[in-house]
Amino acid sequence: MQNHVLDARNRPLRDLRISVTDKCNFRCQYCMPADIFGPDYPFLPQHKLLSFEEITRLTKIFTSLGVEKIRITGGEPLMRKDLPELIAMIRQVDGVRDIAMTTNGSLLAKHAHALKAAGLDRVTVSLDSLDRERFGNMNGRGYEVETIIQGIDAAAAAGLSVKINMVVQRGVNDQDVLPMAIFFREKGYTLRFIEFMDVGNSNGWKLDQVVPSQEIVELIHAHMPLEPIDPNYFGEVASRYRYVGTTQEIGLISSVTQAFCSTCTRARLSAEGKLYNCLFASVGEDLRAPMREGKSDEEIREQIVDIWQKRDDRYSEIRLSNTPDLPPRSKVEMSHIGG
Ligand SMILES: Nc1nc2c(ncn2[C@@H]2O[C@H](COP(=O)(O)OP(=O)(O)OP(=O)(O)O)[C@@H](O)[C@H]2O)c(=O)[nH]1
Ligand SMILES: C[S@@+](CC[C@H](N)C(=O)[O-])C[C@H]1O[C@@H](n2cnc3c(N)ncnc32)[C@H](O)[C@@H]1O
Ligand code: SF4
Ligand code: SF4
Repeated sequence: MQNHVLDARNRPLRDLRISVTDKCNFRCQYCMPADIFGPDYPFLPQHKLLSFEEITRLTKIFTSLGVEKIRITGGEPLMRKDLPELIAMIRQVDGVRDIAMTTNGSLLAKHAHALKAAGLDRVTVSLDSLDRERFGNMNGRGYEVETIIQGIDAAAAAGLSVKINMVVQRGVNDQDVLPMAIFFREKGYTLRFIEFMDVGNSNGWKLDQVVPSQEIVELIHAHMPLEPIDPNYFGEVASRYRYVGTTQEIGLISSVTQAFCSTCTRARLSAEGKLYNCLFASVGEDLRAPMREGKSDEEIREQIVDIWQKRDDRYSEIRLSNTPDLPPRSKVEMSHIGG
């Protein structure tokens, strides 16, 4: 039964972003700062994580409401054991048109082939610098750039479609914008620049650390001329530009300076089964307990419809109009719901 559902701002439910673990082998300062996510941090125990069967069951319910696109995320999704098994189970669900995964790339070389064989369509690999020292500092664990590039190349060789995400922070890695653009243009992968966001409660965000997308476009355009191109689909997060005279493109994710809440079709499921209506939500609604208490698919479906129909979130738009005087509020951590 296919029944499209609209939220309180008339936005359809199209994408489901599923976090499969809250753990990560990196400690990116903007996401999981090491001083907060230390050895004693209370990560979720295994029994609190949704099982693959529970995730697949929810995916079926979500597709019956119009979801077509699934993104697997984390924490670091490749830290979840046997992930290809989950991909294969989701691939079997009617209505799933696209399965993508966002990863830091460190374990990708090892798993790329199995992920593709299981039915994964695409990966987005996060990489913030090509400079060995800066990247090692940014990931907080000294991981090497070369390891990530090997992961990216292994994914492409396995037949996965590949994009690269770079979070740009003024005074941290803004000097890497142009080298990254040149490198990935030559390699033939789409690179997307993400404005540093005030996600979670612990990343010390300040507006003056955000490099506006417009500045990035102007910088790259001065060296390699760019022209804007149309979105691929309704509600695409990235604005696209093409290098003039080529088919090679970049994307700009301007979540701070040009909020895109009005077309936000994304629901987010945390690793322990809470449904969040927004990346910046304070609370999520538990779907794990109803499943474990024996509620039927129809009852859970009704619960999801009710949550989505009441959805009025548009945090980035509100931030845009109020910054820097936003009242403090508690937000879910990015590593919990996966970006
Ligand atoms: N504020 C905000 N940021 C988002 C949202 N969705 C994605 N982002 C940011 O954009 C980054 C890139 O998101 P991806 O998951 O790679 O983008 P996507 O739109 O799923 O990518 P494609 O399917 O390839 O178009 C995320 O890591 C977030 O930082 C959103 O709904 N709100
Ligand atoms: C939370 S991570 C989860 C998946 C995986 N561990 C990875 O890094 O790709 C998803 C994405 O969120 C981005 N991200 C994390 N914190 C962010 C922030 N404060 N502002 C903007 N993007 C952020 C990361 O760069 C990454 O591309
Ligand atoms: S951005 Fe991804 S890789 Fe970095 S700490 Fe967060 S979850 Fe880990
Ligand atoms: S801030 Fe919230 S509502 Fe706005 S685009 Fe991001 S997730 Fe969607």
